[in-house]
Amino acid sequence: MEKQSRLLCSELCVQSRLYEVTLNCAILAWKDIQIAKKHTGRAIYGAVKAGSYCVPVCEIIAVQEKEDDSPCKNTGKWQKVPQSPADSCQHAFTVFYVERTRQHCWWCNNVTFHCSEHSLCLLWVQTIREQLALMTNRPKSLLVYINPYGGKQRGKQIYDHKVAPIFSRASISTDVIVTERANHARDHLKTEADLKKYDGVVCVGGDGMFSEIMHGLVSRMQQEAGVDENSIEETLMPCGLRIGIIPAGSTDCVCFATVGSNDPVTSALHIVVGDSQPMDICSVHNEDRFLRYSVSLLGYGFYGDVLTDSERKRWMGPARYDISGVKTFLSHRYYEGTVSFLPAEGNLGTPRDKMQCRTGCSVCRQSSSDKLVGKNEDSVSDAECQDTWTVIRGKFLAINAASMSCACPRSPKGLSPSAHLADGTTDLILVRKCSRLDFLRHLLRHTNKDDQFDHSFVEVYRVKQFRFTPRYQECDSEVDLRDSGATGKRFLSQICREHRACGCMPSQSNWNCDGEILPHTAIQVRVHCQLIKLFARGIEEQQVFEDPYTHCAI
Ligand SMILES: Nc1ncnc2c1ncn2[C@@H]1O[C@H](COP(=O)(O)OP(=O)(O)OP(=O)(O)O)[C@@H](O)[C@H]1O
Ligand SMILES: CCCCCCCCCCCCC/C=C/[C@@H](O)[C@H](CO)NC(C)=O
Ligand SMILES: [Ca+2]
Repeated sequence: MEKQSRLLCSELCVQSRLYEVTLNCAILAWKDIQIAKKHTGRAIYGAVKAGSYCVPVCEIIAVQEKEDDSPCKNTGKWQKVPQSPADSCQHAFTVFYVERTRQHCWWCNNVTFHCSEHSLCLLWVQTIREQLALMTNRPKSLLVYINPYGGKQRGKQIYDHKVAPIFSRASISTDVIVTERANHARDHLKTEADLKKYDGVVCVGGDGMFSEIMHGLVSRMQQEAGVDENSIEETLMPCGLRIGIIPAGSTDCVCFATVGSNDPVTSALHIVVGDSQPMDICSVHNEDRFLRYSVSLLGYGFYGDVLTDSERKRWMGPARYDISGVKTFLSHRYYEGTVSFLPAEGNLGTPRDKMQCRTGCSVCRQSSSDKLVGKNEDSVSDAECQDTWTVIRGKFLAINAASMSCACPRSPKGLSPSAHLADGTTDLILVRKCSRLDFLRHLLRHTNKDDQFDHSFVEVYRVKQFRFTPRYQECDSEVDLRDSGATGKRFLSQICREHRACGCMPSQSNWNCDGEILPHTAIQVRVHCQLIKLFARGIEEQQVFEDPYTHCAI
């Protein structure tokens, strides 16, 4: 790495020890002068060499001059005779910075540097502030929506106690709206909010609340650009404003899969440092009608039934999903229909490779460059060429489309561990009718490290578009029940006879669309590559890079 030129270098005190403190435009580093003279020491966490510490400037949250609390200042009564350099350091400033703890969690640590001269103290504060001001990706003004009823109903408390102090420390101004009803945030964003005032929108809640914010912003963008959302053929307009998610819901899968943890402080810090993670969005249509957008899971059969049942148990909080999960598993219902899809082409990998989407993912980067040259926007008319579509008919326990891994605390690797956040595809997982025991084996693999696709009754495809038609709708199109009178009745009684014979209940499931129930079962889905951006950076790998100058992990 190129050596950066120093902006400042001074001898300052930290906790009564003298350090050589240096600042360049990338790194703030401080080295214990006595230890450095004595030995090199072995590397320990947080200190790259014993007594040497550093922080990338892009991870500094704020710097503040500290009120001097030493007894000798301004009293004029007694003066301690300086015995060590630290004793004469009466002026101080504190640097607040990001520190990584366990499991992708961040927290805000701080270090206070003491100097002998007030002017030196001011110079440090001013120079660090100047460097922070150069980071134009950082938000200055945010619009915050809090769902007070999501998850364990702690959204307001989480925001007030854990997030607001961090925003305030980072001098971010906020307008906060506590929602008063479902869809309050969506409607406000869609029609009223003065979005020019803000650098981003923050959602405090779960996946359902995030979905509201995303719908409000995406629909607002399309309205302003004159794009008809009802047409599946339209190329949608990407959103400029980034969305931050402070997890306060029941599953919080969008947050977990884009940050790596469901920790409100971590999310707040990703917002403060101005991270940006592009993300795909699926549009879901029924005929020529737009239904919804989805970013995480579109699930028919098992996950549709779990959601339908769990909505009646909202009062239970997050536990409702476990109760409904067991109940749905025991009911062991399967559904018939036809799935057709347009497979993804090119270097987009497969759902069974081990190329997990991580910070700076090369697959997503490639999709971003392809998007810029208009390469990955397959026009719907190309896609209409039926030869390229794969058609599968069958009886399914579950049909899941995972546009991201869908990792969450219940399923740490997610429903599709190798799905990408921003590659313009979704992983279509078909679980065919099988025994209860086999289905249980498959479900349990969502919670452990084994390959959940390694079963004869599971197929998985990486796709750009797909459609689903439930069996009865297929029959409807063969025999129009509305105007065929006696023929229609004959057809219905035939279905009933068939199902009496096999003993199963002919039925349809619902689609679970990011935790919301869709009103239609026949749907057409198209992935729109990188339509929105989050204040996130994807899941970080363990840090492996080291700055050869400071030996600082960067
Ligand atoms: N003030 C409100 N009163 C009632 N419902 C609300 C309010 N604000 C938002 N909602 C709705 O509450 C629903 C659930 O919220 P949220 O997603 O925050 O929590 P959750 O469902 O417990 O978590 P998850 O979606 O992660 O499983 C959302 O669909 C949202 O539209
Ligand atoms: C009988 C054993 C059942 C074990 C099932 C474990 C699998 C849990 C996987 C959780 C699904 C994560 C997908 C996320 C979906 C969200 O969009 C949605 C809204 O928050 N959550 C749910 C549960 O539908
Ligand atoms: Ca994707």
